[in-house]
Amino acid sequence: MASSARVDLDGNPIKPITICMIGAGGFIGSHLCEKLMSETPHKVLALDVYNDKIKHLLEPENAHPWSDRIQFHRLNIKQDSRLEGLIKMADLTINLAAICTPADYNTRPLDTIYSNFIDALPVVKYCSENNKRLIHFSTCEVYGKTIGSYLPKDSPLRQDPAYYVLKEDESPCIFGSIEKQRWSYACAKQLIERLIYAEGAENGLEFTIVRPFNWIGPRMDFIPGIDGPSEGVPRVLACFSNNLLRREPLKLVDGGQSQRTFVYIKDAIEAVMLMIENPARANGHIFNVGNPNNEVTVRQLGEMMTEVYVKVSGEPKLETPTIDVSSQEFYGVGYDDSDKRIPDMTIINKQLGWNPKTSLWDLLESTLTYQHRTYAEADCNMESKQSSESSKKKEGSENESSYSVGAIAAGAAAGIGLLAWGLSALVSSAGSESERKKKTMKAPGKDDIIQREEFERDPKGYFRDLRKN
Ligand SMILES: NC(=O)c1ccc[n+]([C@@H]2O[C@H](COP(=O)([O-])OP(=O)(O)OC[C@H]3O[C@@H](n4cnc5c(N)ncnc54)[C@H](O)[C@@H]3O)[C@@H](O)[C@H]2O)c1
Ligand SMILES: O=c1ccn([C@@H]2O[C@H](COP(=O)(O)OP(=O)(O)O[C@H]3OC[C@](O)(CO)[C@H]3O)[C@@H](O)[C@H]2O)c(=O)[nH]1
Repeated sequence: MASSARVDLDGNPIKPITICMIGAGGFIGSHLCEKLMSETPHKVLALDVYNDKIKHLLEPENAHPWSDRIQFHRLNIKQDSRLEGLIKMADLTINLAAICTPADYNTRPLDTIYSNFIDALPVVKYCSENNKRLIHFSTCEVYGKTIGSYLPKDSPLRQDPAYYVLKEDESPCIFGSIEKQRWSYACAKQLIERLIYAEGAENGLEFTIVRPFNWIGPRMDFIPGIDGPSEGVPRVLACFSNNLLRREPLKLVDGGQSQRTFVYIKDAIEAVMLMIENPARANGHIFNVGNPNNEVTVRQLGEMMTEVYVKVSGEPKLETPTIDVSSQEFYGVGYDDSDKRIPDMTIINKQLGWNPKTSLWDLLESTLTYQHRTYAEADCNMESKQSSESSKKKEGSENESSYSVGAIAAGAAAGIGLLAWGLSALVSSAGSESERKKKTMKAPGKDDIIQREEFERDPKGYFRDLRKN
């Protein structure tokens, strides 16, 4: 639905542009591509190592009206001479490429630092040298821990927002010691932010830096053993979804006391669209993008996801819905955590007039409906167990329509994933309690160990290569 009458926030007509999107095949990239294709006339050069999550936008047999506006280039920005040419062909580059799952920060710190700093260097350089605008994805993790977390536990100052609200132009970046390798990611992101800022100051690079605060929604990460490696540890939304789908207790790391604010991916994508289409208001700025009204402890998140999942799946709650695990046991040595993340919204409000809309309950309902349908269906595909009753229930869901195309693609991928991994661990919504109990993970065999070694060399790549074959 590309309209020629579209105007920016200042009432000027928006000219169609070409965007070089690096990391377009990931969670945020897939939603951004979807939005750009369905609602704007812009062109996208989509760069990634993988394209599973945007396949539904690329397949010519779907004869989309946007087929000539999106082009996928399979490349690794670490080593590809095509990168500069593609940046030159575009008006704007958006860099999303990164290793950004906390389980990797302390276990693969070198890959994490290279991915988030070294690999981003040529992107910044080519944009600067060719006078191309850059929107770079950083993270809320650059703030690290709050000042308040260093106060005595009973200090009344801990309740004062000045000690915990995170402001782009004022808050310090507070990381743990070097042996707490968790901070390898935040530190690399901070340094690339400083480099981009300096390119702006010294060489006139037109840039915008985005600091996402826990954006969540459909297609985030993977379900271990289904469309990702069994030993992989995704971000919390996918970890808890996995537990719910398997009818296992949710694991609360160090008691689930850390606090997060979660924003719905669709709300957050609106903010990115405003940045893309209002360069005069976005250039030179760093933007927090989050929802300060959706704050919960991780324990509360787990409890809410459990309630929502009961509603969307029709399955009863477990007797023991959560269990506590230590961070050392869950993530290994060197893990540390951000205590609390509330974004200050002054700058994004003033520059772009953006506000998040969706409540945590609503976004979880829509996301878990997607997870349940996508992955329960994957299980049914393999075991041919889908009951007509559960099909009817799925067809009736209002939330599904907006994700129908992506869900079908993801569902198919999940089905292939199940076959590839030889696991039947997921609980079908159609299965009886006794059937559920039978469907447990098999113990790792020789093949699993070889798979694990390959996975450890390149966790995301391993599974996805397997799917390609
Ligand atoms: N999702 C969030 O809430 C969140 C929060 C903070 C920061 N971020 C940042 O936003 C960006 C996107 O995050 P996401 O959640 O979509 O992650 P994601 O892992 O789903 O997407 C990243 C994509 O980049 C690709 N990629 C990685 N290295 C590459 C390389 N060398 N060459 C080509 N492609 C490569 C991956 O294949 C993947 O598809 C990241 O920079 C991340 O640090 C996201
Ligand atoms: O099974 C689990 C998994 C995680 N936790 C705890 O949940 C908190 C949030 O974890 P997660 O979503 O994995 O990641 P973070 O919020 O810590 O970090 C991300 O924030 C932004 C980004 O930059 C990119 O998305 C990334 O670094 C945390 O406290 C875990 O310990 C759990 O209890 N159980």
